[in-house]
Amino acid sequence: MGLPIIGIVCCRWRLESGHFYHLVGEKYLAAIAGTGGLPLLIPALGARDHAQILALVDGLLFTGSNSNIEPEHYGGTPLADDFNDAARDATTLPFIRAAIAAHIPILGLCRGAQEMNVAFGGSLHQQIQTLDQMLDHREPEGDIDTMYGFAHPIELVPSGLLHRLYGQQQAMVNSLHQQGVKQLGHGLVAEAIAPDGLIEAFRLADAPSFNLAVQWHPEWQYADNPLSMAIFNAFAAACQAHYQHKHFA
Ligand SMILES: N[C@@H](CCC(=O)NCCCC(=O)O)C(=O)O
Repeated sequence: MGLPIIGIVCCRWRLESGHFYHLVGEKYLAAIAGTGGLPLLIPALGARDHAQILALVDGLLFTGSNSNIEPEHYGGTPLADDFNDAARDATTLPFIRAAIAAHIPILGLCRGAQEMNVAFGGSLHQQIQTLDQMLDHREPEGDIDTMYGFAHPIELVPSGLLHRLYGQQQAMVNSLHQQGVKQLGHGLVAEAIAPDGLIEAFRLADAPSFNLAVQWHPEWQYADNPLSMAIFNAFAAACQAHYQHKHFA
């Protein structure tokens, strides 16, 4: 039997050579391949081929990225020297809405979670660390193991999807972001909350297919983390079910 195909939209970055590349971090590919999916990289070429791509895939993963969503998409303030990726925004934001409409399972991680919020009309805090009473959610200084190590606890919303998948009320997560949910988009419900009240996970409650957005990075050393495995196994099961229905129903 074949594997469910999981589309992953690339970032479009200009590298030192001056050329632009479309790229995805390997840890995302490892988490998808390691939990039964077949990763398919999707270039950030905008929304023109979405229908054809949606016919090919059994799920979509929206990854993290050091770039920020352009604030024009959610009524934010343009920041001097902001690191944006307009090509990725133009690809992911309509893609998220189209995937939900097509009953394709989706999982959004960090920037990908922010994209899911913005795609449904939500807004973002742009520099959380500048806000009173809020934690600094940026990654700590240090080596990569330090950067992606546990940073703060989250409370899982009782009887929410994450709580049902994980079975516990609290978890520790890593934190590598300066932006985050300000206002949840239409139909989105919180799934996990940080100690400062920041919404750290959410989903589209009435969607017919699996969808989940998490602000942290479960793909990092996913196999060693029970919450990460619960997330990726649930996503994989939903994508597998989509694959079975498409090919054998
Ligand atoms: N730029 C946004 C989102 C942060 C994010 O996705 N970080 C990922 C770091 C690289 C990786 O692990 O893929 C923000 O700052 O909020």
